[in-house]
Amino acid sequence: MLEVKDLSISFIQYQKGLKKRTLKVISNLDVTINSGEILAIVGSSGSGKSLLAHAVLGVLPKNAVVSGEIIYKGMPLTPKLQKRLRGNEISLIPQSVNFLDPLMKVGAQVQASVNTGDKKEEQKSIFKRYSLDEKTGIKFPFQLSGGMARRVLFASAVIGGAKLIIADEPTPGLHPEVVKETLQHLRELADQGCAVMLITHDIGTAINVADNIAVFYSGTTVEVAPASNFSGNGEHLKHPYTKALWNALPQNSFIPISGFQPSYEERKGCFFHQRCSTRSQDCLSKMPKIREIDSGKVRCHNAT
Ligand SMILES: Nc1ncnc2c1ncn2[C@@H]1O[C@H](COP(=O)(O)OP(=O)(O)OP(=O)(O)O)[C@@H](O)[C@H]1O
Ligand code: NI
Repeated sequence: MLEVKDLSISFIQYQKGLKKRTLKVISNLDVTINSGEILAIVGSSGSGKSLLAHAVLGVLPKNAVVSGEIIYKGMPLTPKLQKRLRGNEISLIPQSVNFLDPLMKVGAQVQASVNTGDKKEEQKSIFKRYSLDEKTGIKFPFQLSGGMARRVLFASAVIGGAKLIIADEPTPGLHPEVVKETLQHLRELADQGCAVMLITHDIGTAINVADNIAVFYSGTTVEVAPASNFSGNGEHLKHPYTKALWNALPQNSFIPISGFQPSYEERKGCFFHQRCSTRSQDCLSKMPKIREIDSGKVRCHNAT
């Protein structure tokens, strides 16, 4: 359904005296999502997760320069196609319920996303699917509980016939019950044939619901692996950063990884080399290519 190949994104910034500088924030990023599949994207703050989502949706700021390929159902996802598909076939489930219009009743908001058929009937049926009773439609967003508001966001995102769903941190600060329900709804959508991109900080969440997990570091993909590889002592994981993330979880060794993601100036060779305990000479100067090993892909010179 979606294939992102060798994606790079830079921002052109103007400094004092008309001097320009180019900041490369995403480098050689690769991800693939099939229909029926949830791909979780995990990585620390600033690793490029949201920018990937914005690139797919076609909502990057004007000063962004993009290279590489984004392919949707075998076709290049051009700005024209993005505009046509955004909000119907390609849909965003936003992080915040602030995306709802505070001054409009939620039933009317959801109806506004209906493309075919009777808007009111379609809205009623989707509300039923998400266990929202009829009276919810005539409420304003501020009158809804957190869980109800999230269900309205789902209803709104899928009512236009979404095939590719991007959920950017859909469970921030939510009650555990609501988190569970939100993830179940994503799973249902995938089981019905959608391709789902789930962006999250929370690797524990990702493992429970996703089929595959892509790990981002400093604007690039370091590993893509089936969720089942995240188990035991992490012996099936290939990249030292992925292993470190796994070991940092409270249920594992709970050992945090020291250091920070490199600044733009420090990014060279393998972007992880500064923090890597298994680095070799190549890692200091050459960015590793992403390679297939066993059931996944890894960007590391020394992974076996
Ligand atoms: N308009 C912009 N101009 C310059 N740099 C930007 C711009 N937008 C994002 N960036 C940079 O790109 C990098 C990736 O940002 P992005 O929002 O994708 O991170 P993220 O992984 O989603 O982080 P978080 O988990 O905090 O949401 C960051 O370093 C950010 O500062
Ligand atoms: Ni983000």
